Amino acid sequence: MNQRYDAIVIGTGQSGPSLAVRLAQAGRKTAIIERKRFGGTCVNNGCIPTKTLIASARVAHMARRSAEFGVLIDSPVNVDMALVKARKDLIVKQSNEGVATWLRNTQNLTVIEGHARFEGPHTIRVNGDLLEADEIFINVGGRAAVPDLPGLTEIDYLTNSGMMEVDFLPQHLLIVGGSYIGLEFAQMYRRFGSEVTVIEGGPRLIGREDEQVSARIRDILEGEGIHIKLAARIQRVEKRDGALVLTVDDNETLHEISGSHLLLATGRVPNTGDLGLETTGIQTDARGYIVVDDKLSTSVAGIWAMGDVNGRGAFTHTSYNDYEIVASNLLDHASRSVADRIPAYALFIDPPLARIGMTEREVIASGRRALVGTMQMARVGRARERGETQGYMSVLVDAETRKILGAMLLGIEGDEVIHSLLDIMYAGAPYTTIQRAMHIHPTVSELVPTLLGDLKPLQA
Ligand SMILES: Cc1cc2nc3c(=O)[nH]c(=O)nc-3n(C[C@H](O)[C@H](O)[C@H](O)COP(=O)(O)OP(=O)(O)OC[C@H]3O[C@@H](n4cnc5c(N)ncnc54)[C@H](O)[C@@H]3O)c2cc1C
Ligand SMILES: NC(=O)c1ccc[n+]([C@@H]2O[C@H](COP(=O)([O-])OP(=O)(O)OC[C@H]3O[C@@H](n4cnc5c(N)ncnc54)[C@H](O)[C@@H]3O)[C@@H](O)[C@H]2O)c1
Repeated sequence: MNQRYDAIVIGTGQSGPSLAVRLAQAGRKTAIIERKRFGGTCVNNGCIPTKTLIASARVAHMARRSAEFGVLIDSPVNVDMALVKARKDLIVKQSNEGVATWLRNTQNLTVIEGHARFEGPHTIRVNGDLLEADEIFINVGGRAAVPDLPGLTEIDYLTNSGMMEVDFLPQHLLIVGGSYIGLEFAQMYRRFGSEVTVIEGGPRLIGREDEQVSARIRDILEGEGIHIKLAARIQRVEKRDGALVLTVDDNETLHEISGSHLLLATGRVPNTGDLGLETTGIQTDARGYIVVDDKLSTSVAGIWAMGDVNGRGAFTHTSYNDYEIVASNLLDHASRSVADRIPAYALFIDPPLARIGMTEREVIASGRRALVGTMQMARVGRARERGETQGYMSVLVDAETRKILGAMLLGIEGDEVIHSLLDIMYAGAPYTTIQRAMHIHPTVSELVPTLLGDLKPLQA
């Protein structure tokens, strides 16, 4: 059956549902198509479940540290993984059902469950029906990349999706990839009680960050008993006597690392291979991401791509911001651009790493004259009172314009505190605005003006 709509949204990730609802409310006859689970990655096997599991892991960690605070727990701390998973499943279910109910209760919006595939630039086939619209919005996200490792097809392995079904404690979790996904799971499972080994191919953890940040994070994780192998090239994966054995070449020496379970955390690939893009003229890059301009339009008029699939961001907040940009431009006659966005993200290990703007390495490479302020978290009263003094804060300022170029907060509550610096950047105000502000005692934020009061030239 042929169906005609004003607008079609493919995928219910972090931008599609909000956009579909706004378009429908604006009077456009709209359809939204989802092939799997409403809410996509963040809701079902990304941010929400991992941060819920991290919360359980933190409770276990703090319970083990309780005597340091004068609180005595008389029996050993045990983690019941079935209960941990049940708590996670409940929180995911609420979000997943919340998205589905919201969409189904929106007037003028048709919700279709099935796989969408283009059959032409403005024609989509789903469940045997042909849908047509002048405006199409792609929000199909991505999935875990699986590296081509010899022996991998012969064994069972986990990705972030498979991890969602784990309701037992792996005896020894081997994690390939030492970046966002790998490190969040590493600390979480170590705190649940597993032995954990991270095997990273690059010379350091989270290679996008400055070297000192990678080194500090390595210290924090090793301090909790996580084994870390860097510059490791995996030669073979096999199952031997019930154990998983990875043969790893590090600095020309072959080692064997064995464990009970294997998690692959080696990046993401966009869900564009089965979308029929070849029938549309929509351009993709060498890795399959849809090429978009600063307003998120694809190379075909009337088709936009939002979220991870456009390669312009890989976070829930970047996907949601994509929705805001597209909706404002289409419905509010605004002229918003993704180029105005300041990079911002956090790695939710404990303490969290929060990052905005440029890294030190990027500032040095830009050739600007810059100032840097650094403060150890051990100087922060809130951190000492809470017994969580690991990490440090660092802010970069342009020596001429006095504007903040970037900041890195590795420390307790850094993921919240960083927003005061981010908002000053968006306001286009000089760093002195926040340096002269009076902040509340005793918080981490109260030290931000002090941090900005002691800037030194950044050395290349
Ligand atoms: C383990 C993990 C932890 C993460 N933690 C964080 C975090 O803490 N903070 C953060 O900001 N980000 C985090 N992320 C990233 C975040 O989840 C994504 O950036 C975010 O979900 C944005 O996704 P999206 O909107 O591009 O689409 P997605 O959420 O990936 O959704 C795409 C949807 O499209 C559907 N779909 C795909 N193809 C089709 C088709 N042909 N037809 C119909 N439907 C289709 C899919 O089934 C899916 O539901 C994490 C990711 C992972 C994997
Ligand atoms: N806190 C957050 O916001 C958060 C949390 C988790 C995930 N995410 C999102 O998910 C995306 C994917 O995260 P990720 O950590 O999987 O990917 P990533 O691309 O950040 O890192 C992949 C890592 O795996 C390593 N690697 C790749 N192949 C390897 C191999 N064969 N052997 C050893 N190491 C190998 C790489 O060197 C790299 O360090 C991120 O870009 C991020 O946007 C965000």
